[in-house]
Amino acid sequence: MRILTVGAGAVGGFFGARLATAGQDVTFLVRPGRAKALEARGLRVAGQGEELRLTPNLVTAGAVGGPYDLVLLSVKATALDTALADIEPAVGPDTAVVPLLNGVAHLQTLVARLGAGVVLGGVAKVVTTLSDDGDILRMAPPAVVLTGELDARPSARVDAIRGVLAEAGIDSPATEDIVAAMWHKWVFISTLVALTCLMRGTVGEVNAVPGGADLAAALISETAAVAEAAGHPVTGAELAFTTSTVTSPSSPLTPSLYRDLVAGAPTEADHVLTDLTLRARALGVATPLLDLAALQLRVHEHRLAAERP
Ligand SMILES: NC(=O)C1=CN([C@@H]2O[C@H](COP(=O)(O)OP(=O)(O)OC[C@H]3O[C@@H](n4cnc5c(N)ncnc54)[C@H](OP(=O)(O)O)[C@@H]3O)[C@@H](O)[C@H]2O)C=CC1
Ligand SMILES: CC(C)(CO)C(=O)C(=O)O
Repeated sequence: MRILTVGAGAVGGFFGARLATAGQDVTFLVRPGRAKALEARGLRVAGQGEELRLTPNLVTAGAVGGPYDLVLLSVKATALDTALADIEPAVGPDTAVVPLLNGVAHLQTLVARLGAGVVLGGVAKVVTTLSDDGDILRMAPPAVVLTGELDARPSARVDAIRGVLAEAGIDSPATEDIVAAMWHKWVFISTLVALTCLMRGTVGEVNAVPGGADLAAALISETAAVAEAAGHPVTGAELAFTTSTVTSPSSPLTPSLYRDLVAGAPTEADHVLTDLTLRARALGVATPLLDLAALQLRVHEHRLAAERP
């Protein structure tokens, strides 16, 4: 399978490295700065008992080649528009585009720009970050990609992609309804983002103090209520996982958005939090804590914009 991984950051670099190591024909679309770093050092993945080193096939915008069989879209939401323009030559009628971003708003953007036929749903469950050297550090065990047709129909191309992922050691269980799965991940990530960003600490640091677990529970109530009103209720094992993860008193977990915030970098706040609060309002669901978290991140983004030359 000819695969284009768009972005060789924490997520794209990890999954792309796994697929290339498993023998797939993987090309990474990168920007010039990342290309330079990868040419100098190679693509390296470390953590959880794994160490990968490879010389990646790199292309930059304008020389993307294509069409590809599979495009794994792994840029941040803030970089989506430019990335979509860059990948136009990579996408033909038989290409499948799997987005690995958190949130859901990008689905509409992708369908509008690329056409409904090529866009699948996607969820990445992995905890990775970039080191100062640009290496990919994997900080927790999951290595999961969920994908499926947006209308939930069974599909041979989805089965083929899941097979290729599985050969690379990436869990890709069948998903009955990928859009619901994206909402469920959104409930998880938005709860985690609001909790850690409002309290400026890891999950464990927040839950170690009186009131911390109450805040986590109150946030889950809000995020789950929006998902339910939108027709994607989070129940059973999914809800239990989110609850136990965000109420753990010893977890060092932080989301990538929190790490961007404390690093003084732009964040995906609009895509991950503001979008959820706007949907909540449209659905008549009150989300005062999420509104506060989104407002705090807006102040951060506004400050960054004001400081830009
Ligand atoms: N990190 C994690 O553990 C998880 C993250 N996610 C989600 O996955 C998405 C990606 O996050 P993450 O990998 O952490 O982010 P990173 O910032 O680590 O990686 C994004 C990469 O995209 C690159 N990029 C941006 N625009 C382009 C472009 N036009 N062409 C080529 N490359 C481009 C950036 O390149 P450059 O170096 O040039 O800036 C960067 O290397 C986000 O939506 C995030 O919420 C989901 C699950 C887990
Ligand atoms: C929290 C985590 C790692 C879960 O997959 C995530 O999605 C992120 O950091 O953006």
